[in-house]
Amino acid sequence: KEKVEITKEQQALMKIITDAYNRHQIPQDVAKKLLQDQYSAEENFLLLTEMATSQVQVLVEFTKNIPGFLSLDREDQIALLKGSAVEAMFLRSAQVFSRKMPSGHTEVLEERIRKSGISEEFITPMFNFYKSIGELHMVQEEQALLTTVTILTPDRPYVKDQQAVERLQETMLDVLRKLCVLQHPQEPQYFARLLGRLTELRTLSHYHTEMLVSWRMNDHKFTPLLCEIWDV
Ligand SMILES: O=C(Nc1ccccc1F)[C@H](C1CCCCC1)n1c(-c2ccc(Cl)cc2)nc2cc(F)c(F)cc21
Repeated sequence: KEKVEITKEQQALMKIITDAYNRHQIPQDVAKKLLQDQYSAEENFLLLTEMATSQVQVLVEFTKNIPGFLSLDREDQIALLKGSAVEAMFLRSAQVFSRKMPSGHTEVLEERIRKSGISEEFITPMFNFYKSIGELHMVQEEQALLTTVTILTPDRPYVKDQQAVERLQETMLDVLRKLCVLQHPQEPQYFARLLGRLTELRTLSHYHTEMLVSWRMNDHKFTPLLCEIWDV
């Protein structure tokens, strides 16, 4: 049985990324807002565009803390941000949904989101993903590293130097793999399950444009930043 050990450098890398991930939390807690009041489809859509816009800004700040990211070609940095923003937003939403809450709160939150204005057809795949993330009971280091691995996906559109991105992603995957073995010793397949969620995440993210334009209301307005990042 090989002894899995996280090196000093990997420990330092994990700390930088986890601290940055926690620092760049979403300004106001959207779950709290949704639990406080019931909003109309229009108000929910506005809340979503505000949250998604601030999430992109938070993502840009977060990536500045990924060792090596700023050394990548500038246009590749943009391509990685543009290519991962939607997935990072759904991953963050899943982590918000999976947070431990007082009993009954998750059910209320789910109900509010079901009734928020999202078209019926997207609700099941979205909550299936949220619940599959919840079942993993990720520690915050795993959440931070999983988001980092998602950002450092080499085959995003328009990435020129894929090898450079691949090298960075492999560095993060190695730390994440060791962390999974150490955190979930009873589940040798845990790391594989975790990466499997990224496939589910990519599939869900394919629907994001449809989910937005089919929001049950007329005249969907988007911020300029969202027009850039979300294909709307
Ligand atoms: O704000 C949101 N997500 C979000 C964005 C950036 C950072 C953090 C976030 F949680 C929206 C709200 C917006 C207001 C109406 C209800 C859904 N949201 C989604 C979501 C995201 C995108 C589409 Cl197309 C459909 C639903 N899934 C959620 C699960 C939750 F547990 C949660 F608390 C909020 C969630």
